Amino acid sequence: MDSIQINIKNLAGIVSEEEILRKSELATSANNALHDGTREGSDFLGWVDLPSSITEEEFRDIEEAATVLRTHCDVVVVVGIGGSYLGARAVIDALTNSFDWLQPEKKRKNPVILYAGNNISEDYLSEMIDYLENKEFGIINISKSGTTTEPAIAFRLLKNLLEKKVGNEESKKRIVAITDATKGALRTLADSEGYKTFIIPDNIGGRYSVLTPVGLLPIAVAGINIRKLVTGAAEIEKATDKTVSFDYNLPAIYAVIRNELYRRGKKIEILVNYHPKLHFLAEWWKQLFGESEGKDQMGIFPAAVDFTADLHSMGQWIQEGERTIFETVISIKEPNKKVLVPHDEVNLDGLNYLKGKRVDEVNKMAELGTRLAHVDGGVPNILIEIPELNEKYIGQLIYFFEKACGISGYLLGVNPFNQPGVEAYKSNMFALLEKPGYEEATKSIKSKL
Ligand SMILES: O=P(O)(O)OC[C@H]1O[C@H](O)[C@H](O)[C@@H](O)[C@@H]1O
Repeated sequence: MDSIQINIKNLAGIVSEEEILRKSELATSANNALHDGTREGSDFLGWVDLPSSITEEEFRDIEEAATVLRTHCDVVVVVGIGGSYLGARAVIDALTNSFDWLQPEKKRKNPVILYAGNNISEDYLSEMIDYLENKEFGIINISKSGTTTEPAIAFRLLKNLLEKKVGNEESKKRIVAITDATKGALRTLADSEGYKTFIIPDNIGGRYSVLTPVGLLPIAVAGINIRKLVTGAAEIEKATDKTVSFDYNLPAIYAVIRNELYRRGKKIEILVNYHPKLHFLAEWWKQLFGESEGKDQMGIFPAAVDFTADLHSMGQWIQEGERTIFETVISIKEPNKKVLVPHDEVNLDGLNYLKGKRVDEVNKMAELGTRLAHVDGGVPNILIEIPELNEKYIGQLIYFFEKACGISGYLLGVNPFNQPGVEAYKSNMFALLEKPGYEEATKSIKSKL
């Protein structure tokens, strides 16, 4: 198997193969609309042929900027929120050593990657500043709109710290801004300071931007091969183009199944992983599907669990709670490392029945046992199998989910490329903070308190 696979044999009898096939024309037409730009949100389809259209020059530009940061910095802080950080973090966590950041600087091949601007926690920022005080650090500041409050606050603090530590000139070498070509405060600031910048194309929304410099620059700084990542994505781009029939279009099949489950009362999709490295892939996936489909009072609620950890906390609910859920499991066929359970003479822990077995064999039996139990408990199960955890297959998975999300949103009947609901909290926050321009809103909100 040279590609991610999808196994749909465990739908708990809730959706049949015939019912899936009956939707093939609708799914194919949704897929075509993504390529032709004939439905709502057609201004945001730049991601559809992005993997196959990144040029050698663009790769080099990103790789060179990554080399500058890698040369000057032991720590690089990725400042961004939502689509401006989750994709990078998903890939970096999935493809780097979980404990590398604990190694002393001399032993490390890659800079430590930290994340800021994804919260407004004073403690978090204060502790990060303390840590960075004695580090050679740099900043990748990412915001498509260039006006998002969380990253703007973090960047102001970190920029001040960096300038104090290394001076304005050296700071300019260590700061990269990724934002709109012309609009927004970050564009103005970056141009006036003379930072190296990358552009987020107008026609690619934040949650679809991981294969633009938004994701690729931090990923390259972390020492990951971005060309292989993009190659993987391009393979699924090709495998889901307009010439591919529904039976072979895996994202279309996944999109149909989740919509059919939704129509039958399965309102919550739980993305399951069995490797902690995939935790942030699920966070990325949650934004992708949550912002794309949760509108017009509709949409599957995307949730995620890390197994087997959460089997010891959420396992009870999944097995026997309200039957409104289905699971999508990401299964990694072959781990990158090999660890065997050792023999123990006295066997006080009673584990000798596992001696000589790979830890992954135990993990796989937990996975299989859980799947069988959950399906028996009435939880439909979609299985996505990845041959191994590497750049190519993560690239494939990214495009698989992006394509599935576009098709799924159209099948549901929403515009998968806007997110009007996100503004509500921002307007209230600005009114409460008495931001200039919000005077009327301030009066009105304060009268409600
Ligand atoms: O990249 P930015 O413009 O800073 O936006 C960052 C994020 O925040 C917004 O509120 C949107 O809901 C997200 O779709 C976006 O990814």
